[in-house]
Amino acid sequence: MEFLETSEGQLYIGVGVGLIAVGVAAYFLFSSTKPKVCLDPENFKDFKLVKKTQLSHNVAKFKFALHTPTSVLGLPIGQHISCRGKDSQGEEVIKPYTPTTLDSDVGYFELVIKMYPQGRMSHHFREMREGDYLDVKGPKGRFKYQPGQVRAFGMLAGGSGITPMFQVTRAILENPNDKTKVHLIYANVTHEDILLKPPEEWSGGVGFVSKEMIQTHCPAPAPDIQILRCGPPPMNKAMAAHLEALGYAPEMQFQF
Ligand SMILES: Cc1cc2nc3c(=O)[nH]c(=O)nc-3n(C[C@H](O)[C@H](O)[C@H](O)COP(=O)(O)OP(=O)(O)OC[C@H]3O[C@@H](n4cnc5c(N)ncnc54)[C@H](O)[C@@H]3O)c2cc1C
Repeated sequence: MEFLETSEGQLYIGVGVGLIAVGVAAYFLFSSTKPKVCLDPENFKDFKLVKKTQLSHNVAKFKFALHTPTSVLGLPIGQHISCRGKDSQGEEVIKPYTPTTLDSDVGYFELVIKMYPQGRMSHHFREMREGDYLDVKGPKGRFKYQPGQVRAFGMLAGGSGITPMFQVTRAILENPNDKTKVHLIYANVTHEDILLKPPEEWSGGVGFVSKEMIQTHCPAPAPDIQILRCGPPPMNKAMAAHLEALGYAPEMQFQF
């Protein structure tokens, strides 16, 4: 008590109260400017479908609103989410999907989904209407990305396997300090199957992705490159065999 009554003691208290006030103000300022992350790795969260755009007979873009207009999804680059729905028999189904948006897209995220006639989760997406909610959990995945971690990426994508490549490429191109080179080989059954394609005529190659195509279009084996692959299982298997035969060490490869 004696301490409080001295002028020195009052000064200390004044400084202490001032520091607490600055701390509280900084906390509120920081917490109000830091975007709220929506994903939870342990629990499914539901997100409202605000727009469904049909891109072709079996592909649609789904735009989901985040919990507030200033929230971000909170998905590291190249990782994916688990989506939960019901198949045509009413059974629960959970499948992985990679948003084509990044955390620089505030307030929403988008999925580009190819819907297969007999696909279980495809059924759920086909039936979804604007205003419906989708259960989502994440982030999931082993891929880690830091700008400049490699000199160049070679990307081997098939069908809907383009979505993680699209996300990584977008992150690189939108960062002016990121000089990573990207080489993409994207395989589809028909021209109509190409997801996220620019609206122009096809002038690319035809046939299965061969060793020669990889040699021509991808960076040669080196410790500072990485070849990413994502496609249907038979394509992934064929690409793994090609890469091994061309001398790409396991640490130069990643499969989403
Ligand atoms: C990391 C990751 C990210 C993914 N991101 C996306 C995405 O952004 N958009 C998207 O549309 N899909 C994506 N997929 C694929 C997705 O998870 C499902 O496999 C796909 O939607 C089919 O699920 P389904 O339950 O409808 O079909 P299923 O009931 O599993 O299968 C139905 C039929 O389709 C065939 N089939 C299943 N998957 C494929 C395929 N990939 N290619 C060719 N044939 C197939 C099966 O052989 C079967 O005949 C991703 C997969 C992974 C592993």
